[in-house]
Amino acid sequence: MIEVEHLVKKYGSLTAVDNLSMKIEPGHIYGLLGKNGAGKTTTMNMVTGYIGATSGSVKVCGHDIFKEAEAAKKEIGYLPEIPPLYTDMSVYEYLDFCAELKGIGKKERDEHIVDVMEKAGISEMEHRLIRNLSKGYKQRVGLAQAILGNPSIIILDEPTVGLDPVQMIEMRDLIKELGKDHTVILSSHILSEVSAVCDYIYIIDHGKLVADFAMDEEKAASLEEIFIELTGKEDKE
Ligand SMILES: Nc1ncnc2c1ncn2[C@@H]1O[C@H](COP(=O)(O)OP(=O)(O)OP(=O)(O)O)[C@@H](O)[C@H]1O
Repeated sequence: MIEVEHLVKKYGSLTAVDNLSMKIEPGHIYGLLGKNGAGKTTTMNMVTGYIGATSGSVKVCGHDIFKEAEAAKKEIGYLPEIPPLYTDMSVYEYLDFCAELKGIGKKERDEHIVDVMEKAGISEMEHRLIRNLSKGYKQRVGLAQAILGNPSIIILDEPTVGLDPVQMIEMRDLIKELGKDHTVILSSHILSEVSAVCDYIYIIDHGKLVADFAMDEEKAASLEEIFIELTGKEDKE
């Protein structure tokens, strides 16, 4: 579904992503786990075609993200760490605008937006201005935008950052629900989040892949030890 091979991103003398290879198969919720600055956002930005790579390749459903961007991007819904929201629009106006950008025809748009709002749990916020929403609801609007067009893969960068504990649990439940119909990749530096939601883990440190494994009860119970052993103690949360 997604094949990342020998991906490298250099910023001057800093190698933010260092020869990273990953395979994403359909039907799972993947966690990209790493400390702050490990290279998660840079990886996701390359996988979604937001930024170019220094070298290496990303194929999404057989399409090269850099060479066949349009076909590859159709398969992906992306919620960046800071959702690209137009806060002077109402929820509906914003989703209508995004749907148009994604090439969803006028006729089918309304029904699709209603469906997406329901999935994201924001139906009752339809006419509210985005700027007046809580952080948790803003994040849900970002999520709704990501699932417009019904992409097969949903990529979420630190989806619970800045949410309060209740909003965090709601967002996790929402992600689990989405995982039933989509392949999901989420990045996080929060171990409890990853073990609660993900069934496959990639751990990156200093831009390098240091572990990948399927999540089970045993791994969930020892995730903290595994993480510290692989990445060192500082910055752990
Ligand atoms: N545009 C840029 N120019 C220069 N350096 C950058 C740029 N973007 C990221 N970096 C650096 O690349 C490294 C990886 O950053 P990245 O944002 O991918 O990490 P992250 O794992 O997503 O961390 P966080 O959880 O803090 O967002 C960091 O050292 C960061 O400072």
